[in-house]
Amino acid sequence: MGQVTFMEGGNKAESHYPESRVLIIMTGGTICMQPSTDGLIPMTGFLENAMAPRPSFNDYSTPTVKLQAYKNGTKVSLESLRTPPTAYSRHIRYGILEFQPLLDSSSISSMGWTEIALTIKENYHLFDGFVVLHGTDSLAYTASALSFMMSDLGKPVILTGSQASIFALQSDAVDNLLGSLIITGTFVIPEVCLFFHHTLFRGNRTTKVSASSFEAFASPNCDPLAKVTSLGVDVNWSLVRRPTRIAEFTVTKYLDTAHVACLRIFPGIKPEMVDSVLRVPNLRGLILETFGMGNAPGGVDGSLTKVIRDAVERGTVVVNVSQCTNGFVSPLYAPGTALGRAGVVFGHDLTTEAALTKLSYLLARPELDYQAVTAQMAHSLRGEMTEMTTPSFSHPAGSIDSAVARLTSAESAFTALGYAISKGDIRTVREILEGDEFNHQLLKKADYAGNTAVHLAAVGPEPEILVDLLTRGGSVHARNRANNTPLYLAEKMGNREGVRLLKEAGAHLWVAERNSGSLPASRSASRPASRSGLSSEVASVSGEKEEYEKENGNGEVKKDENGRSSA
Ligand SMILES: NC(=O)C[C@H](N)C(=O)O
Repeated sequence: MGQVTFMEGGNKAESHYPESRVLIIMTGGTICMQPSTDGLIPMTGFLENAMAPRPSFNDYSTPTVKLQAYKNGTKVSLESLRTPPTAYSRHIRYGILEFQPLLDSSSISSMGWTEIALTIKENYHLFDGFVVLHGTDSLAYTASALSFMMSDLGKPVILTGSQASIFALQSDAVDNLLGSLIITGTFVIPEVCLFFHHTLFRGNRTTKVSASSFEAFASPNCDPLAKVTSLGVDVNWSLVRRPTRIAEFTVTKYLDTAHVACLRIFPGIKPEMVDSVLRVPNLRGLILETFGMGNAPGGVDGSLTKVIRDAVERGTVVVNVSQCTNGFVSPLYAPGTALGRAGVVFGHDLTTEAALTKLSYLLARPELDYQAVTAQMAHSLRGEMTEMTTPSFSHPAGSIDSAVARLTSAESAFTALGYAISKGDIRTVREILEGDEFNHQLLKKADYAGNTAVHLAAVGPEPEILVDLLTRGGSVHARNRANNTPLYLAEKMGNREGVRLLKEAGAHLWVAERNSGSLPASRSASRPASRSGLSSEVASVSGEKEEYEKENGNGEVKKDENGRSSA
């Protein structure tokens, strides 16, 4: 592994690096636009016209590889290309599904969001992650909407677009798209994100701040999840959300944007004007953009407060968000307190985009009554608002009396963790994993063969350890250097309980892995890794060396029908 040959002339490349597979979903936007007599309009054929001719998106490898995908329940075969090897020793192989018609994003609606979410759902098991190409005008709304529509997401979904067309001489399109592809194909960041101008944001924290600058988006109340620098991608793992329960990925199909409204308060606004908005037939929710920390004119018991109180009594959900880009609303001043007493929900540091789409999402769920909707509006569902709790961080070395837990570096703690996992020593595993920041690092860490703690637990003797790791946010989708997931290893080991748990948490095999025929019949779940002859790489943490049997016996790279390499 690791041999790359670039042929002279740049039109052929051979590489033994593994490939990640990413599905690009093209919805439209400036990125794919070309001039017409009616102004800029989106054009089809993005893969052939915009990506194939560019060496950063195409290593000109042969033979051509088709990727299987689904669109509206129908199987489709997609042309694919792959990037040259990235700094992370991988190729990103990708295909594109183009929506019909392609949109200027100012025309996106709940229907478009549903189409994107369902496309991701039906292709979820076929790709490592998804890049959604979209216009910038409503990108922050779409990113917010998708974050609520997708529950228990285990793979990256990165939205991007550009301020100038990819066909323009000077454009941000190549950087935005390439950065999104590489991050999606390299890191298991299980969130709906927005990537723009070298920065990865949590999607539901973003807002468009410039109509023309390449630095078009900001996330004023949440630090970026990652930054691209000349040294590579710097992921802020302590911010990345992680699963806290064992559940499969699901999608909510519909958002009720038809019965919500958004109103910006201004000095001198008439209560009658607010009242007439609140009396729009069948209106169920209003996002009120107030001054500063959540204040509106009218003071205590003013008539504006009264029309709002009346609406709340009629069952309308009124949510208070700030007009300020940065900061949060709180009932600190008398006008804010009056709104609170009138039954207004304080949206803390929600952006308007997140508040509107979150309310539309909650109102579309028939099982939620008024109380449940208002209660959920005040809490974070997908990291969209800062919870008002004081984070408690304790380093394990400070609180635990065991020798292994007194290890100070993440490196040695990971080794100790791997040892405890291979021995089935759940008590030590838990001791090592106590403490917020620290356990997060450990769950993202991998040994020299790329095995994470979840890989090790998947072939370890104690299923409870796997449960523990999964509920603390370990990913079932991480791949080791041989491109294998924990489920693949568990199947190969015949670890039935591990297979069951991983599948319950949303894990799946590629078609080629299922058909490879190399998965042996199930064996006892308690059989330790080191006895299986599975891989010295898996066994290595426990310090027991075994012969490493390559999956195909001869160590050659083989390609499945989707062109995925396996070593
Ligand atoms: N830069 C852009 O993509 C703007 C375009 N009007 C859109 O949102 O589709």
